[in-house]
Amino acid sequence: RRSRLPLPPGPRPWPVIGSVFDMPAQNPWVTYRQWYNRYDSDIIYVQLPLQPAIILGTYKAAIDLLDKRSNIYSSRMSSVMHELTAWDFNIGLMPYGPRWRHHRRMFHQHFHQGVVDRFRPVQLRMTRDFLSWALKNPEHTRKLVRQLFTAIIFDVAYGKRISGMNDEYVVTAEEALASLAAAPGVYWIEYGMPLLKHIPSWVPGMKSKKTAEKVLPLVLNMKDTPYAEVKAEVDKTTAPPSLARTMIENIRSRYGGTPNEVVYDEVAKNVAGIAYAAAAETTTSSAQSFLLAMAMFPDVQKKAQAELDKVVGPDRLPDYDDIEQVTYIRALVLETMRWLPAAAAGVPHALIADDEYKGYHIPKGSVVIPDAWAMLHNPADYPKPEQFKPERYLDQHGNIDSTVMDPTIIAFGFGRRICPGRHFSNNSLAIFIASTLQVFDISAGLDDHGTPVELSNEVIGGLIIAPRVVPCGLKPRSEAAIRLILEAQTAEEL
Ligand code: HEM
Repeated sequence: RRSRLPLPPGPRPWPVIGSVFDMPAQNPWVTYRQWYNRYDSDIIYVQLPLQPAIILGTYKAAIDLLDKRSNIYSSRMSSVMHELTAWDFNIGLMPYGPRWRHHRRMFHQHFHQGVVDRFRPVQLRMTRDFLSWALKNPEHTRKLVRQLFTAIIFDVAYGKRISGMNDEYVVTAEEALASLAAAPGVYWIEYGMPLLKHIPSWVPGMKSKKTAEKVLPLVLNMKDTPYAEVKAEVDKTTAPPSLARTMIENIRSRYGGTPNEVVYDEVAKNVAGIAYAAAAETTTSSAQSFLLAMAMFPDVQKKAQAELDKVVGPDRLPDYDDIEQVTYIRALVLETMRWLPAAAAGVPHALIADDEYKGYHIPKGSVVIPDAWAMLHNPADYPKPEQFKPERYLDQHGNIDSTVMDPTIIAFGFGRRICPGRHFSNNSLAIFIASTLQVFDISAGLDDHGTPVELSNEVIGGLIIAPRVVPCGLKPRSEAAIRLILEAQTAEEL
């Protein structure tokens, strides 16, 4: 049944292919902004080959639809590529329904606000190890940040210490992840190819299918191998504490010997696997953006260090008890999440029933994209949005100002699909930022040819972005800082 209401405005589609070539593959928020202006609308309609895309340019539109009508806006587009590569084990890609709900519930059980602090000792220990790695090899800062958040999540998920970025697990997982990290433009084409599954890979033009055949064993290996190892260790009672161990023990005690044991075991395996896939790249991106902001806005850096000097003092490293007391640093964490948001292009939801909004018809099956960049750079909420200014979140007494929009309510997505790892991520980022600022002065640093690194807020990536340039000028603030770093180190550099 066709609606009598008009569709939202948007670029005029071509026959058959629609506007697929108008959908930007890189920095899509730049094109989206032109569309909001051209069509004078914060909701845009783009016709793609098999389904329309709806772009939401304001927080209000995102909340009105993705949150208040979350009963119909909480699905995901199914992609044949996800099925062919086994990536459909990923909660973040599952369509709305009982399978997603089971996974989401188990994930939530282990990462909700009330329990997530039990991961803090690992987060603190590893962050302190990072300080010693960066002290020795600041020129590798970009890689070391990635290594830190990879090591944290591997330890949390499987109780395993990785031996560096060349670790066998990490290499497999990174390769598997790389296959997911396609720019959004690639998705638009693949979503329109449900027949892909039935076409043999030797047919010319079946590049995606060939890729899928290469990726499949990597994805299976990534999620099956470490989980199977933890299971074997649980059998021998040698498993160190981890998310996987806790889930395996819970399932055995509740469902052992029943048919449910197999079902929940699969869910647990997927939950542990997805913790890695969802956590490493996102938090790394934000931590790298923080380093960039510090090098580009040295006055902010000095103010944050002055606060740490006052609250923590020179004789120790910050710990989690300090975070409540360092309000400027907490504002700085918020600004990091806003200034270069890791999921800048917005994670698309899918609509499962026809809807109406602002007098427009929103067709069932639409993919609905919250334009996080536009919302987090809206000058009405964040004046001079390109500036990195933690002060914008503080009132005249230096407390967090509750009238300023908290950027994390946008950066972590919306409604029933909101990021369930956000509390864990906030903990990781806060202690990383406080610890790094306590002991290092951060500046651009020198490149391989000895010339100063040129800083810019350009980004790379697709669904998850990261700064193109990560500064590497991490210089210890004092002899005392060096001593603190070396005393706190628990492991040699990976
Ligand atoms: C800077 C850090 C992070 C950012 C910016 C971020 C952002 C997001 C966003 C935007 C979504 C999609 C929400 C939506 O559909 O509206 C999401 C989903 C998800 N995130 Fe995060 N995330 C971060 C860190 C993490 C971490 C550390 C974990 C795990 C420990 C995690 C686990 C997940 C999972 C499992 C989903 C899928 C949820 C679902 O579809 O039901 N994320 N995240």
